[in-house]
Amino acid sequence: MTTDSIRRLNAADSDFDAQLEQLLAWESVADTHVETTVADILQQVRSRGDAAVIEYTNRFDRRQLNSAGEFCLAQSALAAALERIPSAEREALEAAAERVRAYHQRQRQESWRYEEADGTVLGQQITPMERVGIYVPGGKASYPSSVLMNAIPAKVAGVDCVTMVVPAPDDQLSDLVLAAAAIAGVDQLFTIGGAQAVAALAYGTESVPKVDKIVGPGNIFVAAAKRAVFGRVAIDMIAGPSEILVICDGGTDPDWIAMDLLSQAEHDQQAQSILLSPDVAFLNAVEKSLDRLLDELPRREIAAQSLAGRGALIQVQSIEAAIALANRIAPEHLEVSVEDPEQYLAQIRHAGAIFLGRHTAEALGDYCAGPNHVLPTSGTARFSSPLGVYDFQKRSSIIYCSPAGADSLGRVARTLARGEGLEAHALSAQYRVKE
Ligand SMILES: NC(=O)c1ccc[n+]([C@@H]2O[C@H](COP(=O)([O-])OP(=O)(O)OC[C@H]3O[C@@H](n4cnc5c(N)ncnc54)[C@H](O)[C@@H]3O)[C@@H](O)[C@H]2O)c1
Ligand SMILES: N[C@H](CO)Cc1c[nH]c[nH+]1
Ligand SMILES: [Zn+2]
Repeated sequence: MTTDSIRRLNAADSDFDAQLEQLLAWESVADTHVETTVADILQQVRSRGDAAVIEYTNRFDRRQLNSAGEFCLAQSALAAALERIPSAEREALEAAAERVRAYHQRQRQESWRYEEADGTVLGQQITPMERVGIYVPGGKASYPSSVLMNAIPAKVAGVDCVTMVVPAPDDQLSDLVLAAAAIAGVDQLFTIGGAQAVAALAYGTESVPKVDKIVGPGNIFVAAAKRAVFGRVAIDMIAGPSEILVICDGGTDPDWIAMDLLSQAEHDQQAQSILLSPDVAFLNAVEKSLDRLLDELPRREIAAQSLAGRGALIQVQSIEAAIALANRIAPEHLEVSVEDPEQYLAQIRHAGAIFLGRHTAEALGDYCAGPNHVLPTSGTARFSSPLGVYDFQKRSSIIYCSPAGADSLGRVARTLARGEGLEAHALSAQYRVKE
């Protein structure tokens, strides 16, 4: 990579809005080729079940499966992987799991009710979902951390059965992924991925039970499949490629910021890394650091393509202007690497996760700080939130009318029902009124 391969922009330029629009565009799930491929896969799995899952898995993940039994893993395989991994890795997974669990336990919503003077009781009952499918990506990299981030909130919510799918390209599946599944308490694990795995979870097959909700990140085929099955099952969100937006006042080590940008760039060619700073000398220094540090990375080709295609170093007037721009972009991850970051927190409206201070590397949140790393991307942080326990809990309204309560409510209801021309409603209410 060379110094001119990351875009340099200035927010004061007259054509900045057009440049920004171009920067934020990406090959989305609405791509027609992806949509038709996925529609075909969904239809085949729906009608032919396991046979179609096997066919697509062999084709896309380069496997030689002959029967569904070969993609169903026994619990003993998870436990064995947990025993096999080095103790340092087991301890790290357990430490991360503990922190993720502790954070998510605070998100549990409780049922509530209140009683009125006439004895009428109103409330909301919280119940966990029964069956949830978690998608753990595995095409270009392996993500034990995503196992924890998806499965632990489901378990904290009290989901009865957590079914995990993860692709095993070329028959390879990391022991860490299996060990993480054991630690998180995954109930069933199938080594399948892509749209065929989403279809299996949504429709059910001979081997894969149908679930109520599918959560978890994945590539465009996974995202398009989730979007297509939404309605038949619930989904968490349509997550796109990973993103980071850093705001820096110029006072942080440029190598730290460069590596924070690279940390998301190494996920995917389509990942997005953006730096906003009012300090031009600092932007220059980060550009130099990027060049030098990139060469140290095993995944430098992916990171270089991501930075060249979707990265940007943007000069802004001030930190306040940077925050206004960040709110327009609504990034998945926002790092506020400035002096006294707390003072800006109230101005931040749209970001999946906000990392405050020079020491708070986004990578710490990816693994073990505690909050979830499954976050809204591509501007959807304007209207959606991190994956959490609330994604696995449902609410039912509770209504109990005492005789006195039914009498007073019945008078209101019969009048409104007659206004709507619904006489059966009016009479149903009327029968409870003591005239
Ligand atoms: N937001 C998060 O929390 C988070 C966490 C980890 C990873 N990610 C993102 O998830 C994504 C993971 O993508 P990935 O590709 O590594 O793994 P993946 O598991 O999402 O996709 C792999 C699957 O894609 C399917 N596929 C590949 N090429 C295909 C084709 N031509 N036609 C049909 N299907 C095809 C295959 O079935 C394969 O099993 C990356 O963008 C990464 O940045 C996000
Ligand atoms: N940054 C990713 C979410 O965008 C999560 C992750 C997993 N492993 C490393 N990073
Ligand atoms: Zn990451």
